[in-house]
Amino acid sequence: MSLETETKKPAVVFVLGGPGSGKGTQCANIVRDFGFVHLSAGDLLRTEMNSGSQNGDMISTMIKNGEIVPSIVTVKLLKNAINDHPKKNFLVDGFPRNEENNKSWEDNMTNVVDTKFVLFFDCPEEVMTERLLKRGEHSGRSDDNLESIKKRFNTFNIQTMAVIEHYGKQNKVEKVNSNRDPKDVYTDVKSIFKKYFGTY
Ligand SMILES: Nc1ncnc2c1ncn2[C@@H]1O[C@H](COP(=O)(O)OP(=O)(O)OP(=O)(O)O)[C@@H](O)[C@H]1O
Ligand SMILES: O=c1ccn([C@@H]2O[C@H](COP(=O)(O)O)[C@@H](O)[C@H]2O)c(=O)[nH]1
Ligand SMILES: [Mg+2]
Repeated sequence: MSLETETKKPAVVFVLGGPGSGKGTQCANIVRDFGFVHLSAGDLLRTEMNSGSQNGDMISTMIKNGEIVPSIVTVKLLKNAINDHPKKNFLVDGFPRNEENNKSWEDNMTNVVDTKFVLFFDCPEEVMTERLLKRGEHSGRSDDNLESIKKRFNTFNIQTMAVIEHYGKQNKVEKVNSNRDPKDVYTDVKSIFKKYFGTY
């Protein structure tokens, strides 16, 4: 038997939910208590967009229209970010957004990380709309306006829900009602993370 120690792959939890469902808010709590690294695919794309990259104009237009950026861009950004943090576990927030994203993740990342489950924040559209319009008063985001918000909901309902259903069929979705006080949402999230990853 080899004396070499087997290297454990980093764990990944996908964090999905409609626009404004509270993904980023809850990820901050998980980072604090469970030591995960938070990778928001949207934040990575916005940083890439502002970096002078040749994809900047495409990303900017797609974000404003609530469209999904091709995985060749997003998976590369996620993979680089993961490689920057050896031996850490990751919250991949807002990805995979569609089946093309998910296929690319499986093709490129299965040997690199252990994708555990999808944390799915469920919230009514009226509530998410109100939150996003309020956030839009100070966020500076080009997509926190009613026209973009409607497009983002449409993309979420048609493309992203299909990914959540795909993982649901494998019993890999943990659904949390996020139409509550953030503290109450986190009580449920915390018990899910304790179940999978132990105490902190
Ligand atoms: N449970 C909650 N109750 C009320 N407001 C909330 C709750 N969770 C988050 N918010 C607020 O709603 C807005 C959207 O939250 P957040 O940015 O966490 O959502 P998100 O799912 O990451 O959104 P996006 O999909 O646009 O990235 C923020 O202004 C946040 O402070
Ligand atoms: O994997 C992804 C993630 C995001 N996008 C684009 O960015 C915006 C904003 O994403 P947030 O998660 O709300 O920050 C999203 O509407 C998409 O246009 C993407 O293409 N792929
Ligand atoms: Mg977010």
